[in-house]
Amino acid sequence: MITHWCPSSILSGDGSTKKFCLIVLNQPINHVDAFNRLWDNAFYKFVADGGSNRLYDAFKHDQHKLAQYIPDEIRGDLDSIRPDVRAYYESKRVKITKVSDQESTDFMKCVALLNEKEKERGQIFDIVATPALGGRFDQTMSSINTLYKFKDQIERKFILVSDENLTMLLDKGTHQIQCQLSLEGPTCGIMPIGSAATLTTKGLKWDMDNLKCEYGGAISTSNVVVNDIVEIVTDAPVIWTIEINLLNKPIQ
Ligand SMILES: Nc1ncnc2c1ncn2[C@@H]1O[C@H](COP(=O)(O)OP(=O)(O)OP(=O)(O)O)[C@@H](O)[C@H]1O
Ligand SMILES: Cc1ncc(C[n+]2csc(CCO)c2C)c(N)n1
Repeated sequence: MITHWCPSSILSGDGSTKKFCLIVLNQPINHVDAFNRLWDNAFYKFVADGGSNRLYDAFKHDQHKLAQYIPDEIRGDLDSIRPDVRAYYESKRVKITKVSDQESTDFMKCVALLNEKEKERGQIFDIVATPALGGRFDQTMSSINTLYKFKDQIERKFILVSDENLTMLLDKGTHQIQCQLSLEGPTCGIMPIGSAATLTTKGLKWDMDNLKCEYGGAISTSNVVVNDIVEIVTDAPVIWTIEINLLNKPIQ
């Protein structure tokens, strides 16, 4: 079985884009163009606790714009949302729900919220979380761990979007990644986080042929996509990351 990917479709929003759930995390929203594309292409928009401050701060200079970015729900332990931000979204009738357990991150609490919605609708959604990675290293590794937690749910794709990258987990098996080089690349990496992986690839400048990759040994960073389709065969889960290439690209 081949798993097909087109991660940048979450940015292009072309006809093939399956609607996904966008989860806004608590990191600065620096690339408003990319954020705007994700927002427009999302079906559900959930905000993890202090992510609401970031959403508010990104658009507060323009009340009209601010009012265009109204999420479906804000969820978390609510120790980070500011009172002024809470008052604003309450005035917009956004549901704000507190879940206090100290075992899961506010990111995971939003994933649990999606699971509730999915049960109601009888439908599974892909998940896109942003701004993910960067900031605190424990949170960054926790976000990568979230990808690992969902690796067996093959019916959904899970993509982390940071200022510079689209990042996802490729489970063991064969993957075909369609790259839209106008939106992403060419720089990419394949990281065997969690365990060693033996990799065979096609479509990269530095292709691998049954190369054992592991931390402490070889890993593939600063690699380059040279073909629209990249094929990766791996015997263990690996993290794929590709740079976002949206500079000076007008919104379609
Ligand atoms: N400094 C950070 N660096 C990277 N990611 C972060 C950081 N802070 C928060 N996040 C992400 O945003 C989500 C929402 O953050 P929140 O506002 O609740 O901060 P927090 O209380 O420190 O996070 P948590 O309660 O989940 O540990 C977190 O679950 C995490 O995924
Ligand atoms: C082994 C272990 N390590 C750390 C935490 C702490 N923790 C993990 S997620 C979370 C929620 C943050 O809002 C907190 C406090 C734990 N529970 N178990």
